[in-house]
Amino acid sequence: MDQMQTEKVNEINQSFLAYKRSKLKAPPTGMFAESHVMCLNAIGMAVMTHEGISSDVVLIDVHENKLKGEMLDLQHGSLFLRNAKIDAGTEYSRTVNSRICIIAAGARQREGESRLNLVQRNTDIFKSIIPQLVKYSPQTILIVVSNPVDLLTYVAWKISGLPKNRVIGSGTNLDSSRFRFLLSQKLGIAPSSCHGYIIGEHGDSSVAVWSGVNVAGVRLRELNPDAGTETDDENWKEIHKQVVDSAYEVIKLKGYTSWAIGLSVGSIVRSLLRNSSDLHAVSVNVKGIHGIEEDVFLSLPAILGTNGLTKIVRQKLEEQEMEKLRQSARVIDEVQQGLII
Ligand SMILES: NC(=O)c1ccc[n+]([C@@H]2O[C@H](COP(=O)([O-])OP(=O)(O)OC[C@H]3O[C@@H](n4cnc5c(N)ncnc54)[C@H](O)[C@@H]3O)[C@@H](O)[C@H]2O)c1
Ligand SMILES: C[C@H](O)C(=O)O
Repeated sequence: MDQMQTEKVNEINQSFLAYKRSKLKAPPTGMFAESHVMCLNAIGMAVMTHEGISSDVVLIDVHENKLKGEMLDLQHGSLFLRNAKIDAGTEYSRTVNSRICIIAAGARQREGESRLNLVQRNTDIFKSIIPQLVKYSPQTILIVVSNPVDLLTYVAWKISGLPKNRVIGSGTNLDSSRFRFLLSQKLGIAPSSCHGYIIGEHGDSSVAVWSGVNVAGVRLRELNPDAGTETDDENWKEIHKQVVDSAYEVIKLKGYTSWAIGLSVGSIVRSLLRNSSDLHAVSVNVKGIHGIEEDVFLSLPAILGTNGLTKIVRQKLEEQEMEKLRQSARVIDEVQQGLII
């Protein structure tokens, strides 16, 4: 590698965006200094659309001009972000004492490419990023967004040495939102009133928990016992297929996804900072749950608060839902075993 290439790699490895010293209505923690971190990109900008999500933000990336442009663009809107303080730079030292580090750095899928294809490339990027983040913010909570998110959450956990409750993947919080939107379209009821979860892998082997889909406690399966199955003449299972295909479709149309994931991560950050005990389907260590034997991260409904993951909710799953989950765990574990961390 020549000098220029080495400089470029070093430059890229500095690519981060940090939310710093958040003074959002979070309860005093005593443990955390108040800040967040994330990579600068479309996802980061979408997270910032949550009004008032943080009052003190630092953006870090390798591309100084782009970084400055994004910083100015955000600063010009700070009036609408409850006067958030927005800073930007290329050095990790700016992320010092971050309460939350959101990592969305790395390669993204090209059209038709699976998330799993990105794994070693993004693992290598994580090797340079995670130690820096933990060095400056040993008490931080890491939120992993980069894909494949379940595998990279495991990688972040391994590299960081942080406890399991402080390493969370954005997981199927997004898939569940897509699911509820699509249910709402079919039922003519607002997404917030259509309840249902996508669990497991954020990606091709995700599991739709049809047994739990309900509106106001009325389960879809009470109305249609076949809902979500192969024999269902109302074809509800098509909705799960659309969830799985969502990212491929958006990437084909606009090249990447950003708004829904940004909003989804924003909702996770808000729950952590507000210590709200809200439930999110996020990627957590699932060894020992639902008969999963592998040391892998997959999404299950989890309660989030100031210290990160508080509790995983064990849903009453049907045997075939659990089997699909265990199959996901095996697929993830197989790829994980081949990783050079
Ligand atoms: N989990 C999800 O639901 C979800 C949704 C959308 C995107 N993603 C993933 O997020 C990641 C980013 O996607 P994007 O569309 O925002 O991409 P992007 O290209 O817009 O942003 C990636 C950023 O990573 C930075 N980067 C690249 N190499 C780096 C390195 N070696 N060190 C530090 N930073 C580096 C770049 O400077 C860039 O700012 C991808 O892996 C993508 O698949 C995940
Ligand atoms: C690509 C990304 O994982 C998404 O589902 O939007």
